[in-house]
Amino acid sequence: MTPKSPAVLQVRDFACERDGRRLFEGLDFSLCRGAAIQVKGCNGAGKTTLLRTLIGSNSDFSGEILWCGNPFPRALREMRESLLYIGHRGGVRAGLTPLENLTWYGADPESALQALDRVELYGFEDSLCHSLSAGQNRRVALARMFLPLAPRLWILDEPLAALDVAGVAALEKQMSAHLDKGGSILLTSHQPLALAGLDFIDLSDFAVEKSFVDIGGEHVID
Ligand SMILES: Nc1ncnc2c1ncn2[C@@H]1O[C@H](COP(=O)(O)OP(=O)(O)OP(=O)(O)O)[C@@H](O)[C@H]1O
Repeated sequence: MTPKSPAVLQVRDFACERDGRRLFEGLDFSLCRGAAIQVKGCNGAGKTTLLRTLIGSNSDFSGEILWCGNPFPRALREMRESLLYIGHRGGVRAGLTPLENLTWYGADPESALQALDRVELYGFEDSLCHSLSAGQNRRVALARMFLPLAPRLWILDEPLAALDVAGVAALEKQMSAHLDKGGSILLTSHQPLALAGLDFIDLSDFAVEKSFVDIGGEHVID
């Protein structure tokens, strides 16, 4: 697969707000087939907000989002059919077992067991998730990346959080395989990721400028 083939997701002149506060503006990028982008930025820069906006869970934005050349909101439904989103919390239901969590997402039991095996949760498939460790719960969430016929666009918020070294390596390998098959990945991470051809967006570069005005010895943020 040649990287930088057609763009699946495009963002143009993009700005996001939370509670009336503008987080970043002037963001433009394209995510192509076979390509991965890591969104970087300090705590509170707006990384999660950006991802949640792109999946249609935050409407406080301006600018344009296109899926395969078609603009949102019309194309949102089509995009979601091709989307695997794993958020901060991972979408793991604590009162269910790992196996039940994966079948809840539509996996057949045999594929679910194989995926759980790939994330080293063999033997824990019938334990309740609230009895698992943070890293094991993260693995339950990430097991969705190991199911057959995984969607082609992966949007992952801090997928490496709580994973041990072996878990990170397994995830990097799976991401690489996904890219080789023409899939696309947009992710956030505070940790470095070993992924060939990974591009970066630093939201700090798009932060809204704050001007400091000195009034009577006090600094006021305008
Ligand atoms: N549920 C919420 N309600 C209101 N404002 C929020 C909410 N979540 C986040 N924010 C605001 O949006 C800003 C951006 O938050 P966001 O979670 O997108 O940042 P982030 O870059 O992902 O941070 P981190 O690296 O800490 O995960 C925060 O500083 C906060 O002020």
